[in-house]
Formats: sequence, structure tokens, C-alpha cells
Amino acid sequence: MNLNCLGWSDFFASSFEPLRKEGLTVARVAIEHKNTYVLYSDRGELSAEVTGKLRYQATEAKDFPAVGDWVVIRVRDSEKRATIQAILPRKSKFSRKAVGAKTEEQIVATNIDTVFLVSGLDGDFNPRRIERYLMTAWDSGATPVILLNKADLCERVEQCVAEVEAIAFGVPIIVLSAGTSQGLDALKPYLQSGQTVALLGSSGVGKSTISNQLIGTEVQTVRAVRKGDDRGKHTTTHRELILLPTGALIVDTPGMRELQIWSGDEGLQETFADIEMLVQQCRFRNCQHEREPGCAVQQALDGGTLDYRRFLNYQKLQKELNYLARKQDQRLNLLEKERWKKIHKEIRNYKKR
Ligand SMILES: Nc1nc2c(ncn2[C@@H]2O[C@H](COP(=O)(O)OP(=O)(O)OP(=O)(O)O)[C@@H](O)[C@H]2O)c(=O)[nH]1
Ligand SMILES: [Zn+2]
Repeated sequence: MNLNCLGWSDFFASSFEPLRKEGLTVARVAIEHKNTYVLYSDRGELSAEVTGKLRYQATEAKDFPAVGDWVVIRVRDSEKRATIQAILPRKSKFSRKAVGAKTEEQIVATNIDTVFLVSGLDGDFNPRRIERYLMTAWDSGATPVILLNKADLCERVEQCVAEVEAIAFGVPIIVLSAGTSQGLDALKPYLQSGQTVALLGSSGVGKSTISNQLIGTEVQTVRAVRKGDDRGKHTTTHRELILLPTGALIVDTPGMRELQIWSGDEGLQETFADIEMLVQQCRFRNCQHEREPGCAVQQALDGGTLDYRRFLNYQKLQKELNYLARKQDQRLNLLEKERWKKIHKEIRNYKKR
């Protein structure tokens, strides 16, 4: 596997340059287990773990390598093993709130170029959900492309496309029927060698069907994710960064399927650029867009140029992000307190000695 085929680019090369040292090289994280990683490199597949130093310096889950990351490694050639010394800066990342009550960021996948936002054109079609996914996509740094799947089940395809066009300014929209492999050719421009893609969308929209079509039958692996497994026991053996026959790489991690919003401020601005622009035009800086005079949002709503459902969704997502940001702040404060407690304890111990 040559590095360019794995997605290596000037972006990563320039951050590796200052770290370059005798005996160090780079590889890409393909699978993440509890404490070990499978890497793709120009020497083939390697099994790897992080150095003690990286582990020691890591304070949060996001400081550890994730699927898609480019990492700096030292290879022990004789054993096909490597130690991970550092993670190169990420070009894009998808995060979610870690499962459970804790407000912690968990990175699901990184360095994705194109994210396919999949929706079904069946009864499940929902522009508000597409807005939500668009926000996540824009926030990640990856470029979104909207896939409207199950066209065979829809009698008003054009109408649906028009509805999506109205909320996704300039984002490419591809209509397909993965079930009958119709329309898949339109994905080709995004699947060139060295490109990394991922599929995002709710359950049942056809993500597995699409990825199986892209992967082709011969490599098709059975998903070995066992529900109700002991926590921390990772028995999955399927690849998570898969090389497609076209030369592109597809990220297929279970986590990508359960993405809960983690952040999105920038994504919100991008997704609702029309509303953000109206807000700028309101007479009062702190306009709540309710009954205030000179409210550009109300005017657009009254005039029918802004869809009320879209505006409601914008407000809802904004509230959600604010709530999340407050929780994240609380957690940071707590972490900071704990850190200082540790330091004070060390100082006391030192004085005693
Ligand atoms: N009619 C029709 N059915 C499709 C199409 N694509 C997928 N399906 C069906 O929709 C169902 C769900 O497809 P999946 O590929 O499992 O959906 P998914 O998004 O991977 O779902 P999760 O694994 O739950 O996230 C399956 O029964 C597919 O056969 C299509 O283009 N047309
Ligand atoms: Zn207003």
C-alpha cells in the first residue's frame, strides 16, 4: 500500500516534517481496539500501541488515535508491530457524545474527505433531519454530499429533490436506488484513489446496502458486532477503514451510525446561512425574533420566504448546542479542579519529604 493511496497528502506531510526523525515513519489507523490499533502502512498491516508518553500526556479520549488518523510510528520490523508516537493534526473529525451520562467527546472517525448524508425517499423522508446531518457534516470539516436513496419507492422524486435543494444551498444531491444499484455511478467522482468517504444517516436508510455495493461482493465482510456484548470486550473483526475497488477508502465504524451531536456552532452557521443573514438585519442586536419591531426573521416568515419549520428546527438545534456547551463547560471546570487537587497533593507530599 503506498501512502498516497491511503490518503496521504501535503496537508499531513507538512505537519510530519518537523517531527521527522531517524527511524520514524507514518501510517493510518484502520481499526481501533481497546488498547491496540491496526494500521495501514507502506509495509502493509501493522499492529500497534501508543507509547507510554502519549498515554501519560493524554487527558481525554480525543487525545488517543481514532480510525482515519495519520500517526507517527516507530516500526519493529521483525514483529510487524509499531509504537505510535504522535497523532498528526486532523483534517476533519466526527465526534459524538460518549455513551452514558458523562459529557465527554468521543472521536468516531477522522480525515474524511466526503461524507455521504443518506436519506430514504420512502416514508422516512424528512428535511429537518437532513438539516441536522448537514450541521454535523459542516462542523466536521468534511464536505457533504446528499444521497436520496430508495428512489424506486418514491413517486414524487422531483418534489423531494426540490425540497432538499431549498435547504442545502449548493450541496450536491444524488438520487439513487442502492437496492437495484441504480444511480451509484454518480458517486464515482468522490471515490477516486486516496479519497476517504463515510456514510451518515439514520437506521434503515440503506447505508449498508450502499457500502456493500461499493465494496463489491468479494470483500464483503460480515458485521461481527454483537449486541449486548460485555463492555470493553472488543471482538469485532471487520475492517473499519476499507479499501474500495475504485481506490477510495470508506470508513465504516459502528459509531458513525449512532452519532449524537457533540458540537456544531460552525455547522449551524453554514447550514442556516440564510437565517444567520436575516438575524444580522434585525433592528435589535438581541432580537428574539418574536414580536420585536424591525425583525427581519419575522418579516421573512410573514412574507413566506422563510419556511417556519426550518426556522423552528434552527432554534431547536441552537438550543441543543447551547445546552451541550454548558455541560461541556461544567465538565471542563471539574477537570480543572481535579487537576489542581492533584498538583496540590503532589506539592504537599514534596514538602513532607
Ligand atoms: N426498495 C429499496 N430498498 C432498499 C434500497 N436500499 C436499501 N433498501 C432496503 O432497506 C433496508 C435497510 O437497508 P440497510 O442498508 O440495512 O440500511 P442501514 O442504513 O444500513 O441501516 P442500519 O444498519 O440500521 O443503520 C434493507 O431491507 C434494504 O434492502 C433501495 O434503494 N430500494
Ligand atoms: Zn429578529
